[in-house]
Amino acid sequence: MSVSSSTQGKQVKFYPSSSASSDSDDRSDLTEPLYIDPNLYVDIGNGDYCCPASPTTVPGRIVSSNSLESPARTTTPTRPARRQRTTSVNSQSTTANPAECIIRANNRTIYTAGRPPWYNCAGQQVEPFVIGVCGGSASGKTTVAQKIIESLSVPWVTLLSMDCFYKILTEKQHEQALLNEYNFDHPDAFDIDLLVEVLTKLKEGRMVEVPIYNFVTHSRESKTKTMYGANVIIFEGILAFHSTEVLKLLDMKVFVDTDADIRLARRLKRDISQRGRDLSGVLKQYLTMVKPSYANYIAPTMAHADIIVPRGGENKVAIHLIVQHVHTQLQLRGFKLRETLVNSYKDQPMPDSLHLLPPTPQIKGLHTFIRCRGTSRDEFIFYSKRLIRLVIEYALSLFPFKTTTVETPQGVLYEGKRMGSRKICGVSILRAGETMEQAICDVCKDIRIGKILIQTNRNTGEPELYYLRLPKDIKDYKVILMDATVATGAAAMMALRVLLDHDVPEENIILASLLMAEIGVHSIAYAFPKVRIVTSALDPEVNEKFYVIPGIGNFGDRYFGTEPSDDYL
Ligand SMILES: Nc1ncnc2c1ncn2[C@@H]1O[C@H](COP(=O)(O)OP(=O)(O)O)[C@@H](O)[C@H]1O
Ligand SMILES: O=c1ccn([C@@H]2O[C@H](COP(=O)(O)O)[C@@H](O)[C@H]2O)c(=O)[nH]1
Repeated sequence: MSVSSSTQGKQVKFYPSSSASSDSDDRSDLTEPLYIDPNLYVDIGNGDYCCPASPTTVPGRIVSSNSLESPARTTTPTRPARRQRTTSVNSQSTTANPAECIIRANNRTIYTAGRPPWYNCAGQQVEPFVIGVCGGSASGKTTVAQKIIESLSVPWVTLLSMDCFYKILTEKQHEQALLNEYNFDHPDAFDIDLLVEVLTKLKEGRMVEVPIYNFVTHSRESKTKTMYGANVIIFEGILAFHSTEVLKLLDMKVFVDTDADIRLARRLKRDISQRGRDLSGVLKQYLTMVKPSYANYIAPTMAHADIIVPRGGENKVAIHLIVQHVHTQLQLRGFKLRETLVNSYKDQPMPDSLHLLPPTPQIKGLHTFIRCRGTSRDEFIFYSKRLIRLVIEYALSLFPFKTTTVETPQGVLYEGKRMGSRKICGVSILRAGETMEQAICDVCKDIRIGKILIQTNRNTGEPELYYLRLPKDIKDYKVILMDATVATGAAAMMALRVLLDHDVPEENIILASLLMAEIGVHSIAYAFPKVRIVTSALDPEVNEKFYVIPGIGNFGDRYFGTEPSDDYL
């Protein structure tokens, strides 16, 4: 067995990401109020709710919650990235099989795991690691792929099968197929151009529509399946290594080498029980086409393999080696985001993109109210609202204004200013950012509001995207992204990445927050230097429980009157 890495840290071109397209609100009016069943993390389907996932995208872990708690985002430089939240999270967190992560109800699909970061600390999209799994029919390719997924414990893995790319048959070819006389094991049976297109897009983190193949009817279903970029993509198929173009897209090549008699036995069983065939038909196809094609086209491609896995899925040593290698590669690609953010940018000067409200006695006075632990909830809301209003007004003042002249009731001309663009959109990071929506609606007529729900994964410590709803044409808007507090900046970074993935120019975004930790400002400014950051106070630290220090406490709990938990945000 040989292991070699064909992976380098590659920087890819930036495209609208997978997470983007399908989540947009495709109506032209304002986004409607959001109602999420608090027992569910995310609800996808019927065009209303959406999350970057697909039936073949396999979140490795399941985390249950019955709360829409705002994501915990603070962390400390001295503490490892693994974080917990103070929300009413069901403490059960188990490795789930793919099916357990997906609940289907009526025509809705509910995903119980969110999307972890798909970019690095510099905010740049990170290429997924692509594993190609090749081998004869029924050699155990799918089984090996599934074992890799189970052992990887990586939150987001996409499994793509070459079978999806069988060409659409002509009538004549279809008749041949029914007589077991069409050669499905020849390279010409596959639409390689479409395969390359799909795999390339997935590698760029973009959303794709993948054909669904029906082995019983030898045809494509009318529906397609939506797949999204992932941290790891596994591509499996009998001719996975045949095309040089496909080979170039694979970071690791695994060949499953199983005895021909075992393959035939498995194939007989499977094709008769699952693919609507009979014994003589399977044997005829095997002897005339499957077997010769294996010898001519599949076996020779074993030479491309980095790892040859004898016996398939039962070969635990080989699967362990593959998994170890993938983990190393993911670490190199920077998927452990929060961990890195925590230890970056210490003792650096504040960036120019930071716009701190002048610390006037009025601002200090408002902070004194909301920071005081003894402030009652109604007073907390009252003074927070005043402060939010000031922050929002300040943020708006940073957008371009143009000179305009009006006539006063006295008939005298007055030279004033008018905002350069009427296209302004507020996007709140749920839950705490929602408290800022009213202020922006009060001061901006016709404003549109988008929402992004991000929560922290208790196992990985990483933020995960669960829900987003944005105006379809958000790219044409100036956007004020709102969150009440920013600590490490990991959640705000994810929200910013989502906006950029929706083609909103960086310079058109302002991140507005009541309170920010210095470390969060650095993280965001480094990754997105053109995003302007507006806050009414800057605090120097985050403590071991990930609160900003001196801080404000859990803003969401204090504002919404929910019970604070005993430990972390
Ligand atoms: N190690 C194994 N032992 C017994 N049966 C297996 C093993 N690996 C796979 N199979 C069975 O063989 C059939 C083909 O396996 P699969 O992984 O789908 O192969 P492929 O993807 O290469 O066609 C399936 O029915 C599967 O359950
Ligand atoms: O319509 C079809 C399409 C494919 N086949 C056979 O399937 C295998 C590939 O699937 P595996 O899951 O990799 O075994 C290939 O050998 C084709 O012969 C088919 O019979 N009919």
